[in-house]
Amino acid sequence: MGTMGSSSKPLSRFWEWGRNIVCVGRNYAEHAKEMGSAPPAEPLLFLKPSSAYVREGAPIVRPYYCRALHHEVELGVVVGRGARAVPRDAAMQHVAGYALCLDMTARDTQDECKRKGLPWTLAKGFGTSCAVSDFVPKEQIPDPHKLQIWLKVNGKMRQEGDTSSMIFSIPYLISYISHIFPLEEGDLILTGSPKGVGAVEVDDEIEAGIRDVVSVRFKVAQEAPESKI
Ligand SMILES: O=C(O)/C=C/C(=O)CC(=O)C(=O)O
Ligand SMILES: [Mg+2]
Repeated sequence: MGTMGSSSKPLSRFWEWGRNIVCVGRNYAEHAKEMGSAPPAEPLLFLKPSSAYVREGAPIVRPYYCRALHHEVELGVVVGRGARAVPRDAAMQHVAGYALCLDMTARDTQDECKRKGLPWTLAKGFGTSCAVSDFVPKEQIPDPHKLQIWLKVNGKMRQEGDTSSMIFSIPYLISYISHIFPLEEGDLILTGSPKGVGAVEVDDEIEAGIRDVVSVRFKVAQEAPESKI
């Protein structure tokens, strides 16, 4: 079994660590456009709680307050070594590997948050909002800016994007984030969604992947009404 970064923790334990999830928004111009937003001049950041992780085998659960649950397929970057105010040219030394991630979004809630000028926590941070694939060690991906990421719903292609289209590159993002707060071993950075986001319904099957590298499948379920506040 492999290990991540300089630690001797086995990889299979990685997702159990429950580390920070840092998300980048509007990092693909065409997705910003489809949302009616301008491409950002600096990275737009938000966080998900570590309890948002969901792995294959468990469903993605639509929260009781959501009527429009959207998929966003994204390349995840796994931090292998703590990073504090790192320069761009040293940033990639802090990467352990990658994952295919879904930034599941309660879009109707996000629209309301945007209208009211509120944070996006309810829209982006609910339990199971961060679906992840197996960890892919960096040695398997010579250039993370030359990857095709894709997503199908019930067998129909919905998103196809190329990581070369990111506005802010991975070293830029690591450097930028690490100047705001320290990144820690095991943290995950979601690098933003390409265009084509859309709704999923209960019992839909989402399949997504990094072409020729890794893929995942998730079913969509509904949160039980008794969980309502
Ligand atoms: O611009 C908007 O209204 C919404 C953007 C997002 O949801 C940001 C992302 O999560 C993304 O670009 O991946
Ligand atoms: Mg996103």
